[in-house]
Formats: sequence, structure tokens, C-alpha cells
Amino acid sequence: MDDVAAPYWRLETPTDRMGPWQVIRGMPAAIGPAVRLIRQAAPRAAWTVVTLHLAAGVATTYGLVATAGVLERLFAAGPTGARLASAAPALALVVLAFAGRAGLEIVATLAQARIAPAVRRLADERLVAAGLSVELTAFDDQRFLDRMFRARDRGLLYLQRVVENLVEVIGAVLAVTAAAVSLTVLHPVLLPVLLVTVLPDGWAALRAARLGYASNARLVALNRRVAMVTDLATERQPAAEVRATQAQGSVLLRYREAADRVRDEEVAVASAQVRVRARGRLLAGVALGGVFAALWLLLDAGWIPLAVAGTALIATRTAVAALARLVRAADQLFEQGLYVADFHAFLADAATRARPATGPPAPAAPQRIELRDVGFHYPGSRLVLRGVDLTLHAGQTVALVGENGSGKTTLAKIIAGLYRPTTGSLTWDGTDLADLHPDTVADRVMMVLQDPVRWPDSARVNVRMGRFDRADPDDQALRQAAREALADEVVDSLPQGWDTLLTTAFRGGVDLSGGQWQRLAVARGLFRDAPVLIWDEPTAPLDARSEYAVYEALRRLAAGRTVVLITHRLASVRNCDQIYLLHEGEIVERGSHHELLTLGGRYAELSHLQARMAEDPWLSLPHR
Ligand SMILES: Nc1ncnc2c1ncn2[C@@H]1O[C@H](COP(=O)(O)OP(=O)(O)OP(=O)(O)O)[C@@H](O)[C@H]1O
Repeated sequence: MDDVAAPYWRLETPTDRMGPWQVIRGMPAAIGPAVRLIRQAAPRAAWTVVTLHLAAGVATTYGLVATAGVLERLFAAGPTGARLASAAPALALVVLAFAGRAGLEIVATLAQARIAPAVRRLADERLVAAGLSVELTAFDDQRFLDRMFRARDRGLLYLQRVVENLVEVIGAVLAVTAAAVSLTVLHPVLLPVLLVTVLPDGWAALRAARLGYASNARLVALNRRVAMVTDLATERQPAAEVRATQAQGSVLLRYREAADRVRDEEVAVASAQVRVRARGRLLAGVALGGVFAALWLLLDAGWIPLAVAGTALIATRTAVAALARLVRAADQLFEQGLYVADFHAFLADAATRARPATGPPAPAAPQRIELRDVGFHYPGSRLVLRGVDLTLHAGQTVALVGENGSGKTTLAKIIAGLYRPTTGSLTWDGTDLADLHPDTVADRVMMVLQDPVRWPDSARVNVRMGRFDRADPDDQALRQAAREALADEVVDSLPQGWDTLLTTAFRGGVDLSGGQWQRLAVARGLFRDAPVLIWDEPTAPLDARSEYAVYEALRRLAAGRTVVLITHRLASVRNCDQIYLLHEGEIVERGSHHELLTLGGRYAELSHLQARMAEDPWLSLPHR
């Protein structure tokens, strides 16, 4: 399946590949935000966990040092009974200390269980809020989409694990510290010897994590591709067309092509990680042997008594077990920290893409919307609009017409303030739109889009979404909007009327036809009731009666408002005050219907073609 020439997802290379030292330096940055999140999401639980682990560490130190006292008494000269009796009180304290430690750790685990879900909840909300806050153009930018996918796919998951591992690392660090303090108390030379055992494992963990992260960065676009193709196979919306066009084989091939590459890359990276970790393990084993050899030498040289050597063995075992815990948790923390850094990079990126909520409010009902020499391109695309000059007056209805891809929808979104012009200016009553408070600009616009959102909610919510905070206690405005869009007929046919759930994804829900959905979308637009109306092909899926009703409503609404109408049905724009014909991103003709017909240009040609089609649609087909 090589019919998509050099798709970007196949060529993706990590742009943010880091060296090991950069990664180590990046760790505080990766963990810092997670720590802040913990403090915000579950401060009490976090302090409880740290305090309990600290107390457990103190109990461990005490237990280990007291063990030396027990052994000293046991190894002393004298009858066994007397030695046991003298060691008994110290032994009881040792048992108490270790039992206390176990108890403290259990309570810490209980408190720990409250942290991760709280952090996950908070981070989830930040992701949703970031997605909602960015300007529309971010969704046309592949880099942003990749970042968002990475943040959603791995970032959130790993954030939860980072929290778990962070707590584990704290516990392990305190346990290691306890053992290290005990060893130092017993004999200072034992400490550096012990530290040697952790270095090889630490090195291996670092390398393995870096391999994994680099591979994931390479795969991010490919993983998005797999997810998209999987959606084609598992989502309801494309299911009918996939079957009608017998595209199952093609979808499967596309899935395999992308998924095979993901698998091969993952297998390769997993093998490389295993090799690195095995080398680390081997070296750690050798180092542990060194610790035992050192103890032997110290004992042999008479530098430490037998009781201390015995305790050192116990302390070393405790330390090595805690170190293993620490290395494992730190290893994972490190790897997961990189993904969490992605999560925060996404939030930071999103923050730069949000339009600042500042500036004076937009005019309550703009009288004059002006575009001067406006040019626009999507991120990474060629110019799709060029040199657009356009003036809209309140009380006028303006039509944008032109062939597919000529730039009508893009221009409408610019007028609505959803996209900013790349060049040129857009003003509302003389003030640049970029200077006005974006929320107030949005507040003045009602846009019915070509492909409206089908809210997975009740019929009522689907209409009320037009302006959710509009007070409408008796549903009067709701019912009127529905009447004008003939959406009331749709609602009357639903089993629970306005309260019917409009998605079959949940029990008890129903689905609507394309035209029925569109009637609801038009009702939503009417319910919004704003001074600037932008209708992008609002009637394309509607039957003749609904189309008539919609235009009637539009005519009635137009008085005093600014109306922009996009349509391919030129018969509908006859009465518009101004018609602009776009061709390859430029306005090439402008005037009233009659002026444009007289001009005899593209508009006249399209208009005649449609008139002929209306008389006899088969005329235009070749080989008739
Ligand atoms: N998100 C996008 N990213 C990049 N290019 C885009 C994007 N959306 C549209 N385009 C391009 O911009 C041009 C204008 O598209 P636009 O949707 O504005 O055309 P239109 O006149 O509304 O078309 P239609 O009549 O088919 O709805 C097209 O060439 C299209 O390929």
C-alpha cells in the first residue's frame, strides 16, 4: 500500500533526542511538575506518606544498630543460657523496631493509594482544559497534534505511574539511608563499598530508559496512524461506507503496514533494553561479591569484631534489597518522567497557543466588519486566501460562492475570528479583531458549520449548546428555535421528546438521519441568537420543506444583523445584497445576482449550469 507518497508518519524522526546527561539534567524538570501536582492534588496524603516512610527509616536504623548489640551479647563468653538471657531485652527491641517498620509501611501504602487517582484526575482536567483553550489553528498543526497525542496516550498514564514510583523512590531512599547510616555507624569503610553495588544497575537503567524514550518519539506519528486506521475499523461512523465500498481489505492492509512497523521497532528496542539491563545485572553481582570480600578482609585483619561483621551482613542485605527497590523505581521513574515531561511540554505549548483573554469587549452588534488585503495559510500549507478585500454591513446579507476548495469556509472562519489572517487586517467597527477580547468576539457570532457537532447528549442539550448559559426557564426560546428549524417535528418523533439521548453508544439512545441532525444544528444556531450570523452550507442535507423554513428564518433574522451565507445553490443567493465569488483563494467577482449575471463570468457560468441541471440533470452527463 504505497499509494500515499512519502507520508510524514513514515518519515518521522525524533526531533528531541537527548544525550544521557541532558536526560539526567532534565530529570528535576520532569519530576518537579509531578511533585507540584501531588502537592496540589493530595497534599495531606503526600505528607502522611513521607512522614510514615521517615519513621520507618528511623525504625530500620534503630533495629539494625540494635542487632549488633544482640549479636555482641550472643557471641560473648559464658554459658549459653546466660548469653541468651542478656541478649533477650535487646532482641525484643529489635523485633519491635522491625515490626514497627512493617506497620508504618502498611499505613503508608494505604495513604499512597489516595495520591495517584487524585493526581490523575487533576492532570486529566488540565489536558481537557488545554485542548479547549488553544486557538483553532493548533488543530491544523501536525506538531501540536503529535504532542497532544503523546500527552494523552502516554503522558497521563505515566503521570500516574510516576506518582506511584515517586512515592516508592522516597520509601526506598529512606530505607537505603537507614541501612547506610547503620553501616557507617558499624564501620565507615562499609558505606562506599556498598555504593559500588548500585552504580552498574543505575547506569543500565539510564541507558534502557533513553532507548525506550527515543523509540517512542520515533513512533509517535506511526502510533497515531495505527489509532486512526483502527478507528476506521471500530467506529460506527465509517462502518457503513467501509462495507459499501468493500474497503475492509484495504483498511486491514493499511493497519498491517503501520502496525508491523510499530511491532518491529518495539521488538528491536525491547531486545536492546534487555541486553543493557543484563550487563548492568552482571556487574552488580560482581560488585556484591566485592562487598562480601571486603567484609572478609576487615574481619581477617581484626578491624571489626564478629558481631559487627554479622550485623553488617544483615544491613548489607537490607541495603541491597532497598537498593534494588530504589533502582527499579528510579529506573521506571526516569523513563516515565520523560513522558511526563512530554505531558508538561504539551501543556506549555498549549498555553502559548491560547489567545490571551484580554482587550476591550467587542461591539455588542458590530456595524461594519472589514477585511483588507487578507491572506491566510494553514500551518505548513500554501496560501489558501490571497488579497481578500471585503466589507460587511449590519443589516446586509452577503454570500460567498465558488468551487470546492476555493476558500469559502476558511474565509468564513476568519470573519468569525476563529482563524487570524496571516497577512492583512480584519476590523470590527474599526478595531482590529486581534485587540478585542476573544470571548466577547465569539459571543457575537453564531456559526452553523458544514459538519456540525453531534453532541452525544439529549435533544435539549443539542439545541441549548448554542448558548448554554442562556436563561430560558420555560423552554420558550428553545421551542421557538426548534419550530423555525422544523426541529420540533424531529423532537416530537423521539421516544422521550427533548430528553431523548441522541447517541446509540449508550443504552436507551437513538440516532437521527443526517437531515434531522442538521435541523437540530440550525435550531442550535437560532437559539444562540447573535448579531453576526455565519451559515456554511446550512441546508445541504435538508429536504425542500426544511430548506424553505431555514431561509425564511434567516430572512427574518437578517434585519439589523450581519449575515454571511455560504452555499453552492446559487438560487438561494439571488436576493443577497452582495455576492462574492472566490476562485483559488481570491475574490474574482463581486456584485448582486443581476450584476454578476450581466458580467458573464464564472458566476454566470455556474448559474446557467445549475439552471440547466434543474431542468434536466442528465444533460450534463457525457455519452447520453
Ligand atoms: N485544516 C486545513 N489544513 C490545510 N489546508 C486546508 C485545511 N482546511 C482547508 N484547507 C485547504 O484550504 C483550501 C480552502 O478550503 P476551504 O474549506 O476554505 O474551501 P471551500 O471553498 O469552503 O470548499 P468547499 O466548497 O468544498 O466546502 C483548500 O485547498 C483546502 O485544501
